[in-house]
Amino acid sequence: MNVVGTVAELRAALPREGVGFVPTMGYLHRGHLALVERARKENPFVVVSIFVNPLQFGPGEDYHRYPRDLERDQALLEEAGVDLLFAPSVEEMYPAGFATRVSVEGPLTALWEGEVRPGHFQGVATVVARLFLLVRPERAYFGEKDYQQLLVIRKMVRDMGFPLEVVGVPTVREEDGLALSSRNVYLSPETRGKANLLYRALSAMREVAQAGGSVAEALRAGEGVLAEVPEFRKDYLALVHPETLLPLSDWVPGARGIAAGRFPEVRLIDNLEVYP
Ligand SMILES: Nc1ncnc2c1ncn2[C@@H]1O[C@H](COP(=O)(O)OP(=O)(O)OP(=O)(O)O)[C@@H](O)[C@H]1O
Ligand SMILES: CC(C)(CO)[C@@H](O)C(=O)[O-]
Ligand code: BAL
Repeated sequence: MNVVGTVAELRAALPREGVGFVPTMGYLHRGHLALVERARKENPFVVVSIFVNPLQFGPGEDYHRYPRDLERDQALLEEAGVDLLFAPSVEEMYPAGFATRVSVEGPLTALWEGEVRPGHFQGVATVVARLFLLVRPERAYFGEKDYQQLLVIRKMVRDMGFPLEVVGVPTVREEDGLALSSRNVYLSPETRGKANLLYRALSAMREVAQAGGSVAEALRAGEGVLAEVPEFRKDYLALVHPETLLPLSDWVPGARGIAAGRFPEVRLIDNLEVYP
């Protein structure tokens, strides 16, 4: 595996075509490796980026303490058969004077994560647009775990005509249902025992849907699960349209449950298809 940190080195190392791309913020786990595996199956050349993007963190968020371990990540990617790792510095991605922002407007970015983390999706769209132009992939891989992010990237690609396909990959979970996330390392052993409550709430909503219950009944079931853990502070729990993310009053095919909130030491998000 070739490892590069500058734009010039990246350009020199890229083939003309056939690139599958997996953008990450590092501290890799089996979720990231599922994206890599899928990319390997579908592309002759796989590029992974590791960049903790300051633009997508708000002032009170965890940019400085975000977990980092490049050496371990490098070994995992090598083993996974990745061809090229791009791990730039902040100065390389955003040289002095960098002033451009890419912004997807409307409810897709204003709601949910966008409301809780103002400016977050502008930071994501800006870095992903820049990475797409640098890496020029034919396919780019994103996890369904960050479902709203996946939709925002799809929208940006469609609106701007980026010549690539966005591929969504199902969420990889721990045995008890907790979605894998780099931030799970912040969980204390005590909180880890309760951290699957988002998955349990989403699953309860799915059970109600499958049993023929209404949207309101499903939401009540989900809320009931969240209420079992008083130290969890909910940001949102909702049943939404799978493409617009607008709240539903009646079921539609692919209806999605989305949920996020905080334990004292970490913020968690999750989502699940609730209605087939
Ligand atoms: N459990 C998972 N299953 C599938 N894809 C995942 C999973 N976790 C993360 N991804 C995807 O990996 C890519 C890189 O994500 P990132 O590096 O932010 O990891 P993360 O584990 O989501 O970290 P964070 O703690 O920031 O949520 C994103 O497309 C993300 O959706
Ligand atoms: C897509 C991404 C790598 C952009 O920084 C990040 O938001 C992430 O890891 O999901
Ligand atoms: N995995 C999404 C990136 C973020 O939380 O900033």
